[in-house]
Amino acid sequence: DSLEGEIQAFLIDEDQLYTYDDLTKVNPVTPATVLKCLQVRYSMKVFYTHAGCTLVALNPFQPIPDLYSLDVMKEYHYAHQPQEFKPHIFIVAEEAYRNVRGQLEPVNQSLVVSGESGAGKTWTSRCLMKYYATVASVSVVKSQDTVERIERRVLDSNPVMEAFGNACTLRNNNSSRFGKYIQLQLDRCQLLVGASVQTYLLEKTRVACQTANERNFHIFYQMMKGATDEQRKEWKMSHDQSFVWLPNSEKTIEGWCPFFMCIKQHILAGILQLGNVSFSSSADESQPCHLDAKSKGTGYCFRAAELVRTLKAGKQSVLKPCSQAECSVRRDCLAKVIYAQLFEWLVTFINNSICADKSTWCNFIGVLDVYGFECFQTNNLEQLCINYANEKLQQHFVAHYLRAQQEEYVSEGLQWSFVKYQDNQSCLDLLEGSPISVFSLLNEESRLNRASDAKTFRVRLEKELCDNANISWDKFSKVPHFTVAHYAGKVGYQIEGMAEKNKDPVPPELISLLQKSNNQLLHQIFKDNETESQIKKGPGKTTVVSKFKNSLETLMKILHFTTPHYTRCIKPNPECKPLTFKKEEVIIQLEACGIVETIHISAAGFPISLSQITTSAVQYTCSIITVTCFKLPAAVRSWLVRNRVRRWNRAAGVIQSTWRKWRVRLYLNAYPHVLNDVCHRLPQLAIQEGRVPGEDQPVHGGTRLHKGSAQGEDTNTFQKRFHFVHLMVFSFSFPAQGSVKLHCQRSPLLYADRQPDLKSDVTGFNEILLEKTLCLTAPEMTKYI
Ligand SMILES: Nc1ncnc2c1ncn2[C@@H]1O[C@H](COP(=O)(O)OP(=O)(O)OP(=O)(O)O)[C@@H](O)[C@H]1O
Repeated sequence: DSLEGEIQAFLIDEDQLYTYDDLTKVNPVTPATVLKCLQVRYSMKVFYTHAGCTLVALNPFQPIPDLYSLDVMKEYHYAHQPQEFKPHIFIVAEEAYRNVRGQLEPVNQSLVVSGESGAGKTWTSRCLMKYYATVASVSVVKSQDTVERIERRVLDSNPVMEAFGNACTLRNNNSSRFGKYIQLQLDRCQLLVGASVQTYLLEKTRVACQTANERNFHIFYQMMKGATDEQRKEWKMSHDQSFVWLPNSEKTIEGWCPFFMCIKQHILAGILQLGNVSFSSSADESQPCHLDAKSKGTGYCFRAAELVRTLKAGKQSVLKPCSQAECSVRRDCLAKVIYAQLFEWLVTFINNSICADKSTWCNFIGVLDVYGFECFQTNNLEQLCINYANEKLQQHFVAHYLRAQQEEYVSEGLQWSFVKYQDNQSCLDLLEGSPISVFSLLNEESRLNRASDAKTFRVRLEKELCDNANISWDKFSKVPHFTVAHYAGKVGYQIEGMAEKNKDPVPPELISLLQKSNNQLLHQIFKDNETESQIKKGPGKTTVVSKFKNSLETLMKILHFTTPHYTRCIKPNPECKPLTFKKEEVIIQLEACGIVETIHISAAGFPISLSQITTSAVQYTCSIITVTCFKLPAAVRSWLVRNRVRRWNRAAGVIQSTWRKWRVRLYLNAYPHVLNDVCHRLPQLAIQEGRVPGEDQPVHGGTRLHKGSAQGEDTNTFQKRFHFVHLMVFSFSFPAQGSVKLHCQRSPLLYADRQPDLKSDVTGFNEILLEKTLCLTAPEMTKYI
């Protein structure tokens, strides 16, 4: 009841809720309060909000003028303290950039952008890339020529990749059907000198099978839209020919600017033609089925007629006829394998043209844009892989931030009550664990030399995995399935077809057919590749999940050795309507990414790291300040801890006991964002009632100080408006090169309860508790600063 009361009391100030630019200031932190703040901000067209270490980005679904302009970029880039500015994706970008500049270990950075389909991941990644292409531009020092070559190339590779890898789906008109990690390479002066792209799990089934009301990859439409009569003729297409694999071509994709490339469209045209190939069964089963009359003469890059026979198992290469159904499967398989290889070729091509020579770059900032958690009516292997990737990323987030932070507090001997976060290890054990897991069983099933039987496989899964609480079965379901309790929710996976998809079989004779193609590029991409080695190893050896697991492991290693920054994109409504916020949709997403837990931990922990305090602190040594620094060396840190520097830390609970009677005000000079932060936190300190010494009027119980603390308010105004008892001052000065002097002063009023008659005097510190000079080596110094 009391929590409910607190929530209501908080929400009552609706018109103030938009001022919460960091959700850690929300009090109390509950899904309801967090949601309301985001909603109010969204209605005020404020789309970015900090949530402790994470940036929450709400999709406006319409271009917002001047939100990403060059001037705004510059503002954030040249700001002394970008954190003082309104939350923005450029803060994340700049922070990562400054980390590289400061050479703070780990120097390389990863910007992890997550969210569900249509939430704005690709948009955000593009913004980040544009930011670096601008602020880390070589143009200042080198010729215009270089700019064209590097930044432009990196940026221009985006639409090309999107043309091949994105498609219009029910949830997003420009949905990325692959995951990517873009590594932006920086030289010694932190200038962008190159980039490389690693892609993950292209949804190649889309080439040959598009869900109702969805489309194929953009490139096919772009190609046909721009095709001249001559080209059509060359591609053996009649003027009014329609294509089975080109559904919804009349649909215009807003905001998507088609462009036409003279890349090897022959192959793409061939794929479209292949989609129109159909078969009719032969009366005599010993004979191959026929190509339908209208299909003859199509598929000119390879001979469609060869689809109708398959290699007989055994040593002798004898071709045996295929059934009509087999022929269709082989046709689709051919299209998928060609498209997937073509995509890979394209990525390599792009990488070759944008990747800098290893000797020229020394650090990187990586941008990870991966598909969000998926749960459809029917889910199969694709969703299993995608959701597995999300489990891995969530684990990384939990391990890196939530767990690490809590453990650090404990190791420092701080009073700390653990915030319970959802550890998804048991779900990962279920999916990928050893020796028995969903993946191991699925791989076994796929490697069997027979067609998989869904019912038998389901029984096997149940038998082997019944001990894991994350898997369950709906006994009444007619179709064989299993349900996994992911951190983001339960998902039911259909078993039918899963093992076959996992095999991803490519009949060897189809590969040799492609190798014989007279199309140069086809010939080249099938000449010496994985597909060939797969044939040598035999089908089913390299399964989809084992390949995906390997590539994810590599990615996780990269993430592990870089400093991560998280951005959670939120889709405010499923219809992609501009400026429309549907609470039910948003709350599901907030819960799915555990944002409330994140806020809890960030709010209770140290809000400011020393890395945000710069030498400018020296100029303000006479101001009152309570700062928490968690990047200090252990000795200093434990001193700070012993002296209860965290006294305004809600979780440490020190204030409640020592300062219950007093209304306390803490502020950090010169940093309005911190000032605000402190003010916003005050209600959380449970400083309920009290008197300011020398004042007759009692201070209102439970007054919400944050009400009055306008953003950016300067220290003086603030001082005039509030009486306060000040606590401690920490300041740093830099008396000599290579040394930092830490001053810790305590105001008399720190002992106000023992010496109640002391007058409050903001600047008159009478006690210097510590004055310590630390001699530092240059790298240490950089670290501290
Ligand atoms: N900050 C923004 N400002 C304006 N429009 C935006 C913004 N972010 C996203 N959008 C709009 O939302 C659409 C969907 O965003 P985007 O394609 O980035 O989603 P996504 O999360 O990458 O989806 P998917 O996983 O399907 O690829 C964009 O095409 C764009 O129109």
